[in-house]
Amino acid sequence: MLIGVPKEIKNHEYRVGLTPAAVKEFVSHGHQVVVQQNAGAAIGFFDDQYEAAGASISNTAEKIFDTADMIVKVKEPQPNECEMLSKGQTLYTYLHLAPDPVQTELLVKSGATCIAYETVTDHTGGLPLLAPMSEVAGRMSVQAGAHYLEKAHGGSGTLLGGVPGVTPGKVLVIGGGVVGTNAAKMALGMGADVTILDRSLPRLRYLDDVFGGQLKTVFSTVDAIEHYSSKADLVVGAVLIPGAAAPKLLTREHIKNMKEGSVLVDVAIDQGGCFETSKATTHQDPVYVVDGVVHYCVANMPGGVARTSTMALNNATLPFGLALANKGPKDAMLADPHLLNGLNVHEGQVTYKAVVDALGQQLGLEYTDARAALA
Ligand SMILES: NC(=O)C1=CN([C@@H]2O[C@H](COP(=O)(O)OP(=O)(O)OC[C@H]3O[C@@H](n4cnc5c(N)ncnc54)[C@H](O)[C@@H]3O)[C@@H](O)[C@H]2O)C=CC1
Ligand SMILES: CC(=O)C(=O)O
Ligand SMILES: [Mg+2]
Repeated sequence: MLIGVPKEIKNHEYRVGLTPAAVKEFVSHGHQVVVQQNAGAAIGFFDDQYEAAGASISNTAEKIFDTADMIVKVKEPQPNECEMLSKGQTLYTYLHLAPDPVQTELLVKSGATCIAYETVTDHTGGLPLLAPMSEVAGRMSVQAGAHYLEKAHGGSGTLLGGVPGVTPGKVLVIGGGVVGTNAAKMALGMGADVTILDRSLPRLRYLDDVFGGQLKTVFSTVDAIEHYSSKADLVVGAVLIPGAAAPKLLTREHIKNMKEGSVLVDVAIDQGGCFETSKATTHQDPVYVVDGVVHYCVANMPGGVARTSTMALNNATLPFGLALANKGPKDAMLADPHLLNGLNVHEGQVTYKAVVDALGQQLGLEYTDARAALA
């Protein structure tokens, strides 16, 4: 199979779909790989390293989209990329379709087979291709929050760790999954006073076992969100209902009741965000203020530490990518229900239920079972 790796074009997105080491794996399995010129150069993966790994270099994205059987990317395709996809071609990348009618419509129209990293599952019920970027974004969320709490960056002038004689800042993490756990780890490491909310009791038990008395765990209710957000210096939004638009848990009213200069980091923004006032921002222009509260809503946070993120992402995507290339996409998905869960769109049919629940009415889409769509 010919695998194509275009350069990412989203704002300040320096990650790349395949590292040179990953290219070497595909080539050693008998595949050909074409990488766009300078696709990884910004993070130290240079064209000569790709060539040494066995790839050829193409100077335009168009040539890659024209010829490749499978496109491997990081971020959701931008409109001009969607327009270059065609029937018979496989797209393997993050998609986040539920909050994105424009992309959904374009992918349906393209006829391509579109596999979303974020909905591939594993035998524990986890999301193995989302997890590494959630680890990164969770850790970054506290770093970003601490930065914007500084007075010169618009915050209240609160140091999360406090100092001897002054109480630490209060961090509220909503959602105790991978993002939330990593955010809690960093915030506790800084010495902050951390509370985590989740509506899954098994998850709260796990967090209590791992962190002990250092971390306060609270069952997630409207009342708990109202109470803890009004006291918080930093709130991290980290909820997920896989594949679905994020629930708006923190309302405008809650935000009005927050302290002046407190900071919200909505990591769930790639699924539409879990705060009522969230709108996606970029690394170039990451924050805005509503009711005196700083909002950080960067939809591709791991792109900010693109070298670490690219290596972490490739560790997770490579085994499934090799299965797709070695068996062919259809047989690979039919052989592995977890990979099949990644299929969101196939030849104009939407095969992921939560996407149809979010957008079906608006776009006139119907749900088709993934196995039936491939048959
Ligand atoms: N902005 C960015 O750059 C990035 C965003 N993300 C996003 O972060 C979000 C979280 O991802 P993960 O931590 O990997 O998901 P996860 O599935 O590991 O955790 C989500 C948690 O939210 C909890 N939850 C669901 N509804 C809730 C409610 N009403 N109240 C409290 N908790 C609730 C679930 O029980 C679960 O523990 C996703 O939307 C993901 O796409 C991930 C990586 C990068
Ligand atoms: C998960 C995601 O959207 C990202 O890593 O950018
Ligand atoms: Mg206020």
